[in-house]
Amino acid sequence: MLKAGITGGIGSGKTIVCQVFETLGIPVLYADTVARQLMESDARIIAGVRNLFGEQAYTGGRLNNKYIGSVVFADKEKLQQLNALTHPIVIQYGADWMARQQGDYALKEAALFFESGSHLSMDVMIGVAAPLELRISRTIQRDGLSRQTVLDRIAKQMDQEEKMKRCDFVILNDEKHSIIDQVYTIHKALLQRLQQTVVL
Ligand SMILES: CC(C)(COP(=O)(O)OP(=O)(O)OC[C@H]1O[C@@H](n2cnc3c(N)ncnc32)[C@H](O)[C@@H]1O)[C@@H](O)C(=O)NCCC(=O)NCCS
Ligand SMILES: Nc1ncnc2c1ncn2[C@@H]1O[C@H](COP(=O)(O)OP(=O)(O)OP(=O)(O)O)[C@@H](O)[C@H]1O
Repeated sequence: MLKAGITGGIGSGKTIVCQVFETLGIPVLYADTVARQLMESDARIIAGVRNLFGEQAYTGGRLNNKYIGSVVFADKEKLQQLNALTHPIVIQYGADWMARQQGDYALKEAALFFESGSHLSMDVMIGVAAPLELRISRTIQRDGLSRQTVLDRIAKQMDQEEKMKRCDFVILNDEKHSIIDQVYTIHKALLQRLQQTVVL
């Protein structure tokens, strides 16, 4: 089975692209969702988050993501500390999940693949790109954030162009090119790659 990573900056459309892969029967792990679940259930992470952000970090056992987001995206050091606490555990969870999957290939979706080095354990990387203004307007609309807040988050991620250069395949989600066609082309290429690997 091939392990495929799918990445792109905030608002690029990774999730919507992954939903198309899911319609083809491909299992997808969403790193944001895993991170959130572990931050509310893993005792080591909960203790670390409380230590970093104080009692305000949780409200009634639920992660106070608005508060933590407002701190880390304005404070590089705090973001690095949060990443150091969460990323190894999220990456381990992803590796265990991948090992349990069956079929031709499985996908792990994450904004921060190259930033965390976790691309090294993937066989193939897929990038999702979109024009900057579209990414900003989508994120403002989806999360109700201000333009400046979205720009602060973008500034904490690797540049889109750099990210896409490192990917084996790139999907352009500019609302002009068909996502379905692009996903299907990659799907067929991955199945072909798998067949070649089996023959070799
Ligand atoms: C900072 C937090 C609380 C903000 O929560 P919020 O609900 O507002 O955002 P959400 O989790 O849905 O993330 C939305 C997007 O923000 C960007 N983002 C999230 N975490 C990070 C990060 N550490 N660095 C850069 N960008 C990030 C990604 O593009 C992500 O898809 C949350 O993102 C978090 O706990 N992040 C740390 C864990 C992490 O790095 N997750 C990313 C995948 S491993
Ligand atoms: N082609 C599209 N047409 C219309 N809306 C879109 C399109 N692509 C994405 N969107 C919308 O833009 C928003 C951001 O997309 P999505 O959540 O898939 O991005 P993401 O890359 O997963 O972002 P994040 O890193 O923040 O998790 C969503 O509300 C989504 O529905």
